[in-house]
Amino acid sequence: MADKRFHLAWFMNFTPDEWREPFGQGGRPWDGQFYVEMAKTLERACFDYIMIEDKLMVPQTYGGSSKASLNHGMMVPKHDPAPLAVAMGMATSRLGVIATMSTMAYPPFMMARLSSTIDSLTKGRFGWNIVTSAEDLMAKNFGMDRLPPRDQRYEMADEYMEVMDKLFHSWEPDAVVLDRDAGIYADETKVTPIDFEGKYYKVRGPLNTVPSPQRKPLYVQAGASPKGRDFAATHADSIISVASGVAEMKKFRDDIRSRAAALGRDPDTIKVMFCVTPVLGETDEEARAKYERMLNSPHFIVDTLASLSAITEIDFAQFDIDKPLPEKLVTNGESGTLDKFQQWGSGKTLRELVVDGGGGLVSSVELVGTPDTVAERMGEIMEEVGGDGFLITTPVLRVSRRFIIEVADGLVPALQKRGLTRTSYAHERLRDNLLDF
Ligand SMILES: Cc1cc2nc3c(=O)[nH]c(=O)nc-3n(C[C@H](O)[C@H](O)[C@H](O)COP(=O)(O)O)c2cc1C
Repeated sequence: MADKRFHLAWFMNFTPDEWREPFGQGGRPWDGQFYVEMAKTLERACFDYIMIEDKLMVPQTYGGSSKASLNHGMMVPKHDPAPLAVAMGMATSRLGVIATMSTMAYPPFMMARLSSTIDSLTKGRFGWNIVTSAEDLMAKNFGMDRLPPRDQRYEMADEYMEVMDKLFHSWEPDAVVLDRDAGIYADETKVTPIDFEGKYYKVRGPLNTVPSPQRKPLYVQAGASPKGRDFAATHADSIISVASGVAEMKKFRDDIRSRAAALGRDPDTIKVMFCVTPVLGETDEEARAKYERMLNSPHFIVDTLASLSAITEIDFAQFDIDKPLPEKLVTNGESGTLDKFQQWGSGKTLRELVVDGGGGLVSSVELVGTPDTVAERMGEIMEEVGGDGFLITTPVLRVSRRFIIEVADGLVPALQKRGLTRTSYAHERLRDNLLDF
């Protein structure tokens, strides 16, 4: 029988858990234990990876102040993903852990060293979500007045990746000798400087960490612009995306695969994962009622628009909620999300655009129903798209223990029953599991 399996990942961040709802967790997950428990649950459900989104600023765009973000706990507070990835990785043995880190924030030497260290600590299960940042507010925290334009950020990131690659190979695989009798730890002839001098970076090397189990972390990326897609097709092992419906999902994946093939890469070595925000219930009607309740909650519109304002640096509080947007908006920030949201030409009011998104800014397709209904639909979608998997999340990424359990103990068993997702891990390392099917 043909292998119908696809991959599962989770998209979250180190922000307050779901603190406002009746089944909330309290809103203080800062000792990491709640998220460590989440990682263990996802490993039980055989997820490929958990991905920690990140930003490096306190948003101040919506309404021209940080009020909405801070009052609602929206995009802030946001704690550092790297230590959380370590904590989650060391409490599990198969689940991949991905941290988002910006090429605009870390010097490449630090990124290579940190990634290599975490990959060793997690025995080959670390991944890096490569972002080039999207906000001038972020840039101001790093000695810049504003971010360079997108295309330049990608040009810098391409060079950055070249440095990283050279650093990861600055130790030959057999450089660590560990010969007690001869008193040799590492062979100095197998650890060599890289002497890199490019347009943006100058790094002597070599790296001062031993080669990690995967040698380099799993590369995750979310390029949406043409430059971004080329970057992703060149470097990524896994691409994360939000599309508008099944046809767009297929189009995006086909586009990435043809770009990869044109670059001489085997497209099957890139796993494209689509964000979805399933709403699950005991019956289809109950799930639908839950979904409607969410869409009509007073927080939903503000949370969605405040998030969108943060990542595009366009103040959505300035627009009339019951009128269409006055013009097609552009951003030097997350343009893919903006374009999907604004559905330019549709004539829809801002309120309709928010509700239309259904699952927020991170929903590729509506999934509402019982675990069996949703699992069946996920199978149909993947068949149409051609692969490679889903990235589960919630509209504003906040999670409750209850929702995690609904997925791990309701949806995933329904997927497994249909032969759609794995029931055990075949390998110890993240990249091997991702390439398994
Ligand atoms: C699912 C998903 C997750 C993302 N996570 C982050 C993130 O954690 N931090 C960040 O700065 N940007 C994040 N982005 C933005 C992307 O890195 C990228 O800037 C965006 O998709 C726009 O692509 P473009 O720059 O090629 O236009 C994410 C995008 C998507 C679709």
